[in-house]
Amino acid sequence: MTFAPEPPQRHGATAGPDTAVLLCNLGTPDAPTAPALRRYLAQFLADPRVVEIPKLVWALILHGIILRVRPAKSAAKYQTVWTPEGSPLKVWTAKQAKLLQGHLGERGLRVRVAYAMRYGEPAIAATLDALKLEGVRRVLVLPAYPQYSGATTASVIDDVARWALKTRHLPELRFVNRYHDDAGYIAALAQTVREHWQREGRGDKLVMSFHGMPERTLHLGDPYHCECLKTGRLLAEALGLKDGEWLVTFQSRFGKAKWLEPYTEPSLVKLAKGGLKSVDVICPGFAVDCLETLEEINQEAREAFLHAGGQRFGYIPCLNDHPNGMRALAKLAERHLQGWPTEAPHPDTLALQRQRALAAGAKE
Ligand SMILES: C=CC1=C(C)c2cc3[nH]c(cc4nc(cc5[nH]c(cc1n2)c(C)c5CCC(=O)O)C(CCC(=O)O)=C4C)c(C)c3C=C
Ligand SMILES: [Fe+2]
Ligand SMILES: [Fe+2]
Repeated sequence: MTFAPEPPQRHGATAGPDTAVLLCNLGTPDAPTAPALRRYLAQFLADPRVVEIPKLVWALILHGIILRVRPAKSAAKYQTVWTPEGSPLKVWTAKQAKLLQGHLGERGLRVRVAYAMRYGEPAIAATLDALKLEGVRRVLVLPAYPQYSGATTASVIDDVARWALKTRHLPELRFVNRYHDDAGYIAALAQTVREHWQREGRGDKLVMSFHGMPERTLHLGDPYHCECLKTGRLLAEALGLKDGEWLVTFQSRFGKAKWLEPYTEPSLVKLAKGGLKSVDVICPGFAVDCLETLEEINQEAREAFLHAGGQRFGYIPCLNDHPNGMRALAKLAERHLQGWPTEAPHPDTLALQRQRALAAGAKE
């Protein structure tokens, strides 16, 4: 292993914070087009944390079939949710990072908040390099996944570790592994449900749809399934729901293997065929709205439920920029930052640092 020469780290040349929070989400294509989808899916689906089948077999299937067919189909779906600012996942994640910065500042924490994507841009490695150049010495990595899974949380940690392998002067690093049972997160979810009920009325059942995973990952020890069930139970408790008034389901099945059950869309169809007229659906595992919630749930699943005899489908948005959700995220980050020097320095200290930096040749 060789280390590339690194530019010297700045020491007090700027008054910028030397502790950072790096909010990491999954990533999304640059554009809702087949070529952009091919680039995105090629990187995403080549991650052995995401598809756990022998490398050679998977490479043949991925390049021989999937990357020939899926990009155009997925691009058409992305086009239905794309905004003038870009992909919802990226737009919301950028907004969350900005708001988190403000909330942490209000709590008296002097930290820099940045965001990065596991697949696509801004990449985790490039963002960590940029933070180092800004003088950051400590990084709290906050994967935007409430429930831990190998495919998501661990994959973010892999990416940070790959960057660390090539980096000479490492910052101190910490990771948030999960927040599926965090009291603030559960309370914020419950608040969005109550607000939805006030706005649009209350359905006969609350379906909580989480992203799926191959069932074998549960048997191999991945805690994801248990953490989704726990989030579901805590949310139902917070809302005072009785058994039968709520249901946890899993969406976004990929391929032919058995994934975690019950599957979301077939469950909604079964409920409608069984006489349920009105349903509310929330996706508590998604930190922000994205293709999987806006298209797969609010378009496809809605249509399937109504087609099967349902009469009202209420979609409850993800936490996105909800003030309660942002406060919960800030409190979570604050807890994980404990023990690191994050207090705002006294203005005299900043002035002194600036004088010293100027004396040492730094530019204004
Ligand atoms: C192939 C297997 C997949 C696994 C395992 C998987 C796990 C997983 N994914 C999320 C969150 C998101 N996934 C999103 C999109 C998406 N997911 C897969 C496949 C797997 N996901 C694909 C192929 C795609 C791309 C879209 C498509 O072609 O269908 C997204 C949305 C991204 C966006 O741009 O909006 C999110 C978010 C979790 C939480 C998870 C395991 C717990
Ligand atoms: Fe996914
Ligand atoms: Fe999907």
